[in-house]
Amino acid sequence: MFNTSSGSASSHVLTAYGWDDGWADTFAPYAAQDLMPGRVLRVDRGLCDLVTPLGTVRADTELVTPRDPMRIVCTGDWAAVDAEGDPAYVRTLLPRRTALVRSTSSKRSDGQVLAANADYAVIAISLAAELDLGRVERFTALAWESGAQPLLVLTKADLVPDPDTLGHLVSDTEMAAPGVRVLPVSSATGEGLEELGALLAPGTSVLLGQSGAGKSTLANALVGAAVQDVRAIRDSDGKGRHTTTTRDLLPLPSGGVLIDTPGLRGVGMWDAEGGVAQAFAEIEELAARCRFPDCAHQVEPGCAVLAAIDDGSLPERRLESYRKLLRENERLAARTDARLRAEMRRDWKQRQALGRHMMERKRGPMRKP
Ligand SMILES: Nc1nc2c(ncn2[C@@H]2O[C@H](COP(=O)(O)OP(=O)(O)OP(=O)(O)O)[C@@H](O)[C@H]2O)c(=O)[nH]1
Ligand SMILES: [Zn+2]
Repeated sequence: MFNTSSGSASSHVLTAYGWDDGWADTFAPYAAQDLMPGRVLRVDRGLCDLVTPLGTVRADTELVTPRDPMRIVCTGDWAAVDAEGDPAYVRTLLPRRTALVRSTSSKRSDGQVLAANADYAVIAISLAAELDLGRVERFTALAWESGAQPLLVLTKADLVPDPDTLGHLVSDTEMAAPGVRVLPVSSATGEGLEELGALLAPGTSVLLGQSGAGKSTLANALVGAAVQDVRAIRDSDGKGRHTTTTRDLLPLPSGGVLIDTPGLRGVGMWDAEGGVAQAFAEIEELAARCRFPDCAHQVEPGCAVLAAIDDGSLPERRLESYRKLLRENERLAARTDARLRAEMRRDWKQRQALGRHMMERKRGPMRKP
């Protein structure tokens, strides 16, 4: 039996993979059933690899395969594993603290979970091209929606050698993402990497951003030699040759783990109303002070949003961007089954509450000013 309740989580071999007292508590009933805790490293058709106290275990996911795509096993999930049999079986998934979801491109408006239980959503925005604040906002909304704390990294900072220019790019990005830390980094020169590593320890981070933003290069730089090792092992046992897209979960040398997702080309919103509200927190705060509760911030007298635009404290671009993302979200929501949406909203609220609780237990620098 796997005695996870004796001793603190810090002595547990899964600690390097994000195991903590909270997971130990949630897992306790399963430990009593002789099941083993494990974290999903990657998912294959009907199978997944999990890291467990016995090392990496390949397990069948048949027993936990639901009809709802939102509940399919994904990288970062914590599970109770029955490792006695051959094959091993995933018996239960522990409730997710956070879930990064995107809409699939299929006509049926299904969500797809890209990563579970990330504490930080690291958004890579490349400085190689002109800064696209709309993209910053879209990714930030998606990140907030997941329940994870967003963190914006401006990649390829070596391409902007002038400190003043870089400073302006950072402050423009900060304006587009209130409450989010913005950090310029360069995988080429190593700038910002140590600071980023320190910010991400000891939690779980998921890396997202446009194709070509420099995510893989950044992941390699953060993980260092460890990534090469993992890849080499997978190739030698033949497991590296999956044709399906899988996400990897890798421990960072500075502490914490990193989930690397494949490029998110044209990120679709997925019922991200809450995320949009958080991404535009200053507009929501202003709107609460409009004279009319149903103010559309168009022509209404006593509109605090329009007043802020007039006095220059709110860029008009922000309001347009906010409206655009809300409209997009509404269109998507209209295509989505009402029952599923209600369920997701409930899940989301629970995750938000949990996420807040987790963040409060963390140290200062990631907090909102
Ligand atoms: N100058 C410079 N180029 C970089 C840096 N990081 C990455 N690049 C280059 O940017 C290109 C894209 O980098 P990737 O790491 O493959 O980007 P990605 O986000 O993983 O792309 P996808 O895998 O398509 O999602 C490559 O040609 C890299 O060499 C950097 O810090 N500085
Ligand atoms: Zn108004």
